[in-house]
Amino acid sequence: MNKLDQLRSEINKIDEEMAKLFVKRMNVVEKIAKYKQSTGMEVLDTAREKVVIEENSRRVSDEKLKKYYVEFLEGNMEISRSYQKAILGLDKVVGYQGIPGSFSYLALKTKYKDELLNSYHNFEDVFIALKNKEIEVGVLPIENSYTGDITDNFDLIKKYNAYIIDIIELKIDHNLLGIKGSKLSDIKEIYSHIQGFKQSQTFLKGRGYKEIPYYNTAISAKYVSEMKDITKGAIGSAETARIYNLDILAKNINTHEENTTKFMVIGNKLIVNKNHNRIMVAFSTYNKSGDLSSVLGKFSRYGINMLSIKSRPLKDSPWEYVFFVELEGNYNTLKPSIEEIEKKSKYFEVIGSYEK
Ligand SMILES: O=C(O)C(=O)C[C@]1(C(=O)O)C=C[C@@H](O)C=C1
Repeated sequence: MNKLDQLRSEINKIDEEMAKLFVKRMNVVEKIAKYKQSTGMEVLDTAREKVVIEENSRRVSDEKLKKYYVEFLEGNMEISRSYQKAILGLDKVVGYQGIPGSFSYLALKTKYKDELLNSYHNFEDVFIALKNKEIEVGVLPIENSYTGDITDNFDLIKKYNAYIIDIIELKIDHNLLGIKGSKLSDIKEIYSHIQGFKQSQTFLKGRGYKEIPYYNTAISAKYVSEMKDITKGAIGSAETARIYNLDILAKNINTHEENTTKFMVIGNKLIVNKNHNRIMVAFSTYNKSGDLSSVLGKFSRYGINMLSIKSRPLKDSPWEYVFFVELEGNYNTLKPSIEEIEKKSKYFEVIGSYEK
């Protein structure tokens, strides 16, 4: 046996012991994952990871090895987290449009805390990523209580045969943000999406700020943080301020307290769960007089509460429309009536089931 073979056989023995310890550790990790799930705790616990690193790296007295051991521990815990997420079904990739701090990001974070996130430039890219199985779910805005429907996303649900599997409502809080150390009186120009200005009109009026419309609120906050100029401000949420290390100079500047945006979570198939109490259907009629009212009449005849209706033009048939109707109830209970209504329609599809 040459020297290398000798050393390798030593490594083999060590690896053998480490494999046993690895399995032992992962078995405990599995129990932790289940405990965390039952108590509603998050997988990632940064405070605990800090303790693990501090206590264990003290055991390595050789200073030149210490930093490699810290890397080893970090890698170990990363593997442990991804194993926990796989056990708990949290190893999903979630797609959204925008950048960290955007409203879509803030909305998805209320539901998906540990998942991997993919960000996309525009709404359609999220649908394409879903179709290509690059992501398991996508989070997209559909309606703002102040500005109304985000119609593009309704067209895209149909174009890409996506399904609504959940709805997230996010209360939008606008604040005036500036770089660390700036004061309200320093601000001369403000960057924001045009909606940020519109929705904060009462606060902004008469203060003499130069309003500079920008791509969106998160990009505005990022830009202001990079410019490091005390005269520049942005409009954004408290979480966006935290992400871009900005100070809140004026809190809750939106004119309407109840400014809320509704987001849909989209997936590749319809999932019906017994807790669901809403369905979304899409249909078109034969474009004959009385056809629409006959379909709508059926909903009331079967005692189905219609919560909202939106219409969008059918792009390939001028002057024909597809209607999106949100209904109250569980799909399994409503199914027989829905099937009757389907017979009256030219096109009919259940495109969402979720819980309100
Ligand atoms: O102790 C926990 O809370 C764990 O989930 C285990 C563990 C680890 O592998 O040591 C993994 C993830 C946490 O971020 C912290 C530590």
